[in-house]
Amino acid sequence: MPSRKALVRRPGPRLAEGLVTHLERTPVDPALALAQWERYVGALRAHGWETVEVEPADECPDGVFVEDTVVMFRNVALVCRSGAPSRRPETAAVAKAVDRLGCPVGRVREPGTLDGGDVLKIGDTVYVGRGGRTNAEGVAQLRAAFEPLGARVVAVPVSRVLHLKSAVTALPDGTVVGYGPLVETPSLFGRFLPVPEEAGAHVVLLGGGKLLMAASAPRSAELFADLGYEPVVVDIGEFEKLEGCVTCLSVRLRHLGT
Ligand SMILES: NC(=O)NCCC[C@H](N)C(=O)O
Repeated sequence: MPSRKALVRRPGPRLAEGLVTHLERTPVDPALALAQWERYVGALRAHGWETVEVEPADECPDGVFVEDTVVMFRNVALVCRSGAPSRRPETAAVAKAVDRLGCPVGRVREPGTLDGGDVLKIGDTVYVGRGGRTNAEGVAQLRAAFEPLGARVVAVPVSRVLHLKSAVTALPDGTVVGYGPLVETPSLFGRFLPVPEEAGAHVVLLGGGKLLMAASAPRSAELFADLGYEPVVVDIGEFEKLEGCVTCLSVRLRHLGT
């Protein structure tokens, strides 16, 4: 029976100072961000996910984007080393959390850099974005960590967006979804479905055909509903101002105890 736990991390007091790379900075409302985060966590719980809060990293503005700190393959954790130095102190408590959950833990080592947002898993295929946050050495270390476990690692050039998963994610049937103008190499993916909005490229699979999505992508939600899926919509507008999306606010752990 797959486990249904998800790591999350509460937004810290310096959230508004979070990094922005491909967007112009606009002011973030911390109280609204906290309320949005609570509703996001509530949506995970309402759909059967037990959320595990990682200890806060209050000195790190981007700590809430917990997805970037660790990559799971089956029950094995690879703790990341971000291409953004300000994000590196986020990982210590995450490593502790996955260790406490019984996962074998590896680490990306210098000079490698890897952000979890650059890693998209579809079955045993692990796509990894080589871009601003993940370098060639990080890709090589990801291969070394997961290929012996049966992963097929496919590297994807990323330059138009922050992370691979800012451009593409996948539906439960493995179809890759992305906003055309931001996807450099759709031919690398087996099946590619273009969506009408940038945020429509971001889905978190909640199980049973349910897709957690941002409220900023209503036409993509309609498209997915028309394909027989059930969008579960949350407003994450304050996190979108910092280039965050629904995927980056949690790490789902589906293979604990295996
Ligand atoms: N996986 C993600 O989509 N992470 C978003 C990270 C946003 C944060 N402001 C950053 O630039 O690192």
